[in-house]
Amino acid sequence: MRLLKNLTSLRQWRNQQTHSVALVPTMGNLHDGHLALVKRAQQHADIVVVSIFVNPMQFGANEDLDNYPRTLEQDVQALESLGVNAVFTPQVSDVYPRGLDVQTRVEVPEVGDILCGASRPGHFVGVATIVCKLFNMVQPDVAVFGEKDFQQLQIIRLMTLDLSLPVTIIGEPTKRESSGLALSSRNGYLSGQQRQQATAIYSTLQGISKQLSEKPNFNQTVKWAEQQLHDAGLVTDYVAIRNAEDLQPATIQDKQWVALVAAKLGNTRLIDNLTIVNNHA
Ligand SMILES: Nc1ncnc2c1ncn2[C@@H]1O[C@H](COP(=O)(O)OP(=O)(O)OP(=O)(O)O)[C@@H](O)[C@H]1O
Ligand SMILES: CC(C)(CO)[C@@H](O)C(=O)[O-]
Ligand code: BAL
Repeated sequence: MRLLKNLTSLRQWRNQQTHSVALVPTMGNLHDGHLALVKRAQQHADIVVVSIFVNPMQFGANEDLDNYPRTLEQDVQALESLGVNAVFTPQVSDVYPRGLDVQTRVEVPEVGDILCGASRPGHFVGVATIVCKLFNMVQPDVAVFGEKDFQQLQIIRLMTLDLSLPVTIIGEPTKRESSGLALSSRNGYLSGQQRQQATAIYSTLQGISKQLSEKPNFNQTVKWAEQQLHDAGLVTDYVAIRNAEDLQPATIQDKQWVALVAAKLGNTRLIDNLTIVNNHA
């Protein structure tokens, strides 16, 4: 496995590749969710590159950029044993040579401004910009992202379409603990008790799915879900039921809905979602 620590070495390596290339962008601290993305990438291309970069542009001023878990040595070992071909670990100065303030930005309007985009202003501009740059740096044929970050995946699909980027985007289903809790690097911030409380997120999503398949009343179900999360000791950022295709408010005509939750336990903000087929349409 090649360790590519800067853009120059990445470009040299990339120029030598003659087979299809898949990219799995990550911020490191890898868990089985990330490894599932790698395995999916291996099914779609001959060569797999994983990028590990904690992107300062997508963190708000009061967020966890400094504390974000960095476990490069273990990450590299895990990727090596999966047979990954290359790991790209650029420095901030390599990615943003002119500094963040004057960096050219990529913005996906509307879908980038709602839900997590409303709670984390500027977040999706940071995500779209770094993903666009990673595509230009790595020049992959295919890139794999997790459905756990459902809104992020939609935004990346739209950016790729709008900018005519020659990359096929693949979404991988969310990997969960046996408790239902979605795997996330930020779960490492949770105490034992908080980890138990956090299981309310998935059980609430399942409850939403059950209610909607019986009798779709979006407002009533959202209120019920907010109460469930509150009772478990979580502070809800949002609970939303949306059209799974465009993330607009759900209607009874939609083919598929997605229920999305963002909630805090102490300082830790967790997100999760569940898609629900509309059996009433
Ligand atoms: N449980 C999961 N199942 C499938 N994919 C996942 C899971 N968690 C993260 N991913 C995907 O892995 C990629 C890299 O995500 P990232 O490195 O931010 O990990 P994370 O665990 O989501 O961390 P965070 O705590 O920042 O949310 C993204 O495409 C993300 O959607
Ligand atoms: C896609 C990504 C690697 C861009 O920094 C990040 O947002 C993430 O880890 O989901
Ligand atoms: N997985 C999403 C990256 C972030 O929260 O910044």
